[in-house]
Amino acid sequence: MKNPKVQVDRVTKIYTGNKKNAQVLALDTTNLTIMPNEFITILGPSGCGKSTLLRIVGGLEEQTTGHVYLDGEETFGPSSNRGMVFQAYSLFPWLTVEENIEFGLKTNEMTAAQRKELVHNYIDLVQLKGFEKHYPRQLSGGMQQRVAIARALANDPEILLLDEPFGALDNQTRTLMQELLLEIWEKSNKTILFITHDVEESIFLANRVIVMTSRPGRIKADIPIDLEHPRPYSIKIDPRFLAYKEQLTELIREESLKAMMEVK
Ligand SMILES: Nc1ncnc2c1ncn2[C@@H]1O[C@H](COP(=O)(O)OP(=O)(O)OP(=O)(O)O)[C@@H](O)[C@H]1O
Repeated sequence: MKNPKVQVDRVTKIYTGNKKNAQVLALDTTNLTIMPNEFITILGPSGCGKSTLLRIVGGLEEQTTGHVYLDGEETFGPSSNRGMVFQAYSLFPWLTVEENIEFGLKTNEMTAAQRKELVHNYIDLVQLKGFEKHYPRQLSGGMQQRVAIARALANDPEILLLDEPFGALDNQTRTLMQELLLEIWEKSNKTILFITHDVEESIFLANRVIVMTSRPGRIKADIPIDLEHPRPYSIKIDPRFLAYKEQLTELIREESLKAMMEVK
């Protein structure tokens, strides 16, 4: 039996607002165990605390109570063993594609030649050969996110944390990016935690979909996705895929309705 890669243990988060005594319970008691090489997607309505949970696992946000363990060790703050990719393109605009990917490697004990080889392997992996010397402004949104994924992977993190990384892309590009990420995961066997509010995306990518309740976020359902790999895009019309879609759409609809009633 393998040991968990990540354990989220009774984590809660309360934000303190600007107004005196204003507090927001963003995340209610949450437990989550992620095994090595899992691809987990977190699905939930807007504002349910998905990003909060991911940022706590990434060490960018401090939980109010509870603990996060990586390979059995409690984590405090960010570190290169957790790679992150966000929805907003977060590349350094003054660096080229290869410089962006190389950036985090500078402190590693590697020769310049080893760094160059590594960077070029990741450029190949995300299919950006020929764009090494381009600056972010010369790239489409999808290409920029591929650089961000390569940059996160180049540090060889223990877990890759992605916060709606394809949310700003058009549908066609988004579909292609999903296929590319799945292909990378199938090859690299990384552990991935991926946030989305798109039901189809959550099923296509995951081996487990975690559904969150509307605020305060809690885990409402944990659904294993029993679909084979390699997983072709045509699986999206497979009856088994459609059955998952129906089940998850229903679960998420209940939560979105609750969230809407609360806003009224
Ligand atoms: N820094 C903060 N200060 C105060 N409240 C916050 C802060 N960050 C988030 N919140 C609140 O906590 C709740 C959860 O936010 P979070 O961004 O985690 O949700 P989400 O599920 O990722 O939403 P979305 O899908 O819209 O990005 C929201 O009500 C949000 O307004």
